Amino acid sequence: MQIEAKGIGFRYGNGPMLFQGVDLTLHPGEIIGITGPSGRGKTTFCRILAGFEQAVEGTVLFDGKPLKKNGYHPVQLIFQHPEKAVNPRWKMRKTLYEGWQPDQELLDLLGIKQEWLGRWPNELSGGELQRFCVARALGPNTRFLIADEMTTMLDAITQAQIWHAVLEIAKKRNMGIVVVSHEAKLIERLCNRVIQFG
Ligand SMILES: Nc1ncnc2c1ncn2[C@@H]1O[C@H](COP(=O)(O)OP(=O)(O)OP(=O)(O)O)[C@@H](O)[C@H]1O
Repeated sequence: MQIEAKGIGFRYGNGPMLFQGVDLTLHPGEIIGITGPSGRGKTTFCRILAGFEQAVEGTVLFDGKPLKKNGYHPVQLIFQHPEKAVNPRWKMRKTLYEGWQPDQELLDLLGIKQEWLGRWPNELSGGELQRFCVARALGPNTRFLIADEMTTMLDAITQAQIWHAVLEIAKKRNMGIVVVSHEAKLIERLCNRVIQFG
């Protein structure tokens, strides 16, 4: 099982090509970094990998086949801004249980407190909200995780807690991870390989 992106190119509408010829193969248990200056298309590329956006050129294959359009998506994307990734009209319990029901062990590992489940998204801090987005993405059918600046907005302690939890679960389940970050140290510490954008 692997994700294989070959010769990926993309443009928004009739604009110029944002990037072309991007190749990435991610195997279970592997961690690949993506880095590069702002605006070169890293987030866009992640959205293509996760099936939110269609490449203009090239193919993305999951386990040798095109990604399915419906059902639980085996490639889960975690965004930089958790407040944009949750429904403001849903309490956290509903958001958390959208895809699956995480057990207490996972909630504890991510430091999610029971009392937060009854709150609205705007009653949580960014770090608390991001823990929910991470838990939601870690369903049993998730094979690959794309962490697009997942902890950029958070303080060092929260960053470390969230990464510790994600790496522990990824290891246990032999998940592959794509890490998008401007932080060279984080990329260097976590990744087996790095792709430079731009
Ligand atoms: N929906 C859209 N329509 C048109 N242009 C877009 C759209 N989304 C993003 N862009 C543009 O595409 C370019 C790439 O954006 P993207 O977010 O993929 O870059 P990035 O490398 O992830 O940047 P950063 O490091 O700042 O997060 C930017 O110039 C952005 O303005």
